[in-house]
Amino acid sequence: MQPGLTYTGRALPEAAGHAPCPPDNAQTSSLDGTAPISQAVSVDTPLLSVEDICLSFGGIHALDGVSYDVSRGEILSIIGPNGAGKTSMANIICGLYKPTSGRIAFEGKSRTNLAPQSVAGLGISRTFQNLALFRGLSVIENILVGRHRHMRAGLFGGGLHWGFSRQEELEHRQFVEEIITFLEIEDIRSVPADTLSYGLQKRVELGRALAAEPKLLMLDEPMAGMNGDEKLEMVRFIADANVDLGTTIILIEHDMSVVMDISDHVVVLDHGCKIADGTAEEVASDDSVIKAYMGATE
Ligand SMILES: Nc1ncnc2c1ncn2[C@@H]1O[C@H](COP(=O)(O)OP(=O)(O)OP(=O)(O)O)[C@@H](O)[C@H]1O
Repeated sequence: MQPGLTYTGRALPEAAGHAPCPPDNAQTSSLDGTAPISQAVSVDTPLLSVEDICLSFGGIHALDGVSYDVSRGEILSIIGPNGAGKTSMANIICGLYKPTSGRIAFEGKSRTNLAPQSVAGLGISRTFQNLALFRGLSVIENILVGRHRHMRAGLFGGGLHWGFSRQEELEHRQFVEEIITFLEIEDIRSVPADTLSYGLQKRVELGRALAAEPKLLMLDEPMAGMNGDEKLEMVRFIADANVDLGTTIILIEHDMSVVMDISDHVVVLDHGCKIADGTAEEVASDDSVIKAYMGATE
């Protein structure tokens, strides 16, 4: 970890009216402008390609021409000071926001402007910054909700226990039990999720996202608000999900020691622009990254 990169959480000024982003010279893929996404399909096709994405809210440029690729099997961290555009990027990938311009491709096919349920159907899951569990439902039931894209009859067609066959229900419950074992939460499987500690609730959220068997898992600040031990455990489960389950992961995270530890690839945003794209070591020594973080602590 670079001492100069320690993040203090102080907000930067609004992105409105910031200078245009400099040209993106960090592109390594077919998205360097020489080939459109639709012609880029091959065995080396990235799992996700983000090309020249812009997003404006009135006069605020939340994202300004951001491009990067996510390779299969990697952990990509998206970092940047407050207001850099990280959550906006996650919201675009999962279909909650529509980009003002630019393209998204998943597995080589153009997927810009899909609705969130269609994005989930492709195999993209996410967790949110704030806890988003179903109050009153047990740990098992909350994780079972994550199976909905695999349920033939739909989860809420008639309630959690209706609408799909006994055999299908057994298969889903068995899969959920495997997730519960993987996350070491066997002892609390029947406990109402909202009565658990914050760290355990975040782990259940991870379980619900993993229950979807995602090809791409987006984790938006999964360690925010956790104590040191909870963070260590969460890092271990994220790394295991990547290695043992083969899940490609996009991690949005402020804790630079975690980012340095766990990431194969780091994209740095600042004021809606991509300012660096490379390995953790490369971005940590990048002058523009150091300047952006120094600016955030001044
Ligand atoms: N729904 C919205 N309406 C208006 N402005 C928005 C909206 N969502 C984001 N913004 C603005 O877009 C910019 C980027 O915000 P975003 O939340 O994506 O940044 P971030 O990097 O995730 O920040 P943080 O680390 O604080 O979560 C900010 O200036 C923010 O105020």
